[in-house]
Amino acid sequence: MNGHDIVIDVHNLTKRFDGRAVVRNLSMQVKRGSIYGFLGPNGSGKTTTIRMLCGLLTPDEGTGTCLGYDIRTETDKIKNRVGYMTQRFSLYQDLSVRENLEFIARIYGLARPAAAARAAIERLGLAGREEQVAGELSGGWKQRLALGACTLSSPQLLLLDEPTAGVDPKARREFWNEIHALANEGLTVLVSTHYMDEAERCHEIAYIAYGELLARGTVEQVIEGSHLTTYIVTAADANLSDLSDALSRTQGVDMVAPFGTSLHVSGRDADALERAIAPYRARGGLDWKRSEPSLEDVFIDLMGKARDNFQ
Ligand SMILES: Nc1ncnc2c1ncn2[C@@H]1O[C@H](COP(=O)(O)OP(=O)(O)OP(=O)(O)O)[C@@H](O)[C@H]1O
Repeated sequence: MNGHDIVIDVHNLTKRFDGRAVVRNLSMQVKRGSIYGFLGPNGSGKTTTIRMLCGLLTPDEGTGTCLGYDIRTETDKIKNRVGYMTQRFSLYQDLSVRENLEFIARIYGLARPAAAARAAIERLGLAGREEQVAGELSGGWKQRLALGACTLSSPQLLLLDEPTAGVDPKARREFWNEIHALANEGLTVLVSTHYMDEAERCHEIAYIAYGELLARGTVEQVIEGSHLTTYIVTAADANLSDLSDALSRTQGVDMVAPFGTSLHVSGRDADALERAIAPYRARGGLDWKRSEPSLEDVFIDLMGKARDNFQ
């Protein structure tokens, strides 16, 4: 891989607000044409990082490039080549789909705004809705329109900040099919999300908590790197909530998380976990199955560790 294959390459970024570091020493590399998922709890610094990458915020410390341009000194060049979809729907609610797209195409200075808007309408399956007022669209269609708007200028990199928050599963799936189609055409996509199923559709992911990047890699690498051992326990008639409380207090059990009618019981030390659960297994009435930790188990564990370090 050479330098041209890395679209985002930043090192030790730190950003403070009012003296408080909300992003700390963050380094990341994103490959061209990949879909890179950015995960982490609310307020962990995802939006702040995205804004530093596209030149909207200047880091207090750290260096790096985005699309080969310096994130401190060449921000105009970056902004011209990046499509940024913010968390809030930022189009005009009282303009139609077509009017919104044509307006944005004009802002970008595209030579043929009407043709560009029409092409986006076709590409995103918005045909038939072009005269509908944006404010009346459902959440899923609004997001699709926003995606159309931020790809109008043919950017090389898309930064999508929680694009599917509050969107129903079917619309989310279609949105992701579109993201994959764009990546197949060579676009690089950095997308923040709280949804585990979306994380699994990314080529690589990074998990950030309390401003620090705690894990990164493919989903498989992140799960493997957690070194968690996990059991799934289901109970015929025992009270899962009592069992969860008891297990949480047992040394060797680092995490207990309810998943429907079962509990995921995880530990960082496999032998200690085995010893911890042995009395419960001997008791009967519970069905224990060893399993691979889910991505969610790994993130809950990482967040717990980060909180311990932070306090
Ligand atoms: N302009 C600002 N001035 C002061 N504090 C800010 C500013 N922007 C963000 N913050 C704070 O920085 C922290 C990180 O916020 P950020 O929006 O980057 O997190 P996030 O991971 O994107 O969260 P979410 O998932 O809720 O969108 C938060 O505590 C937020 O309140």
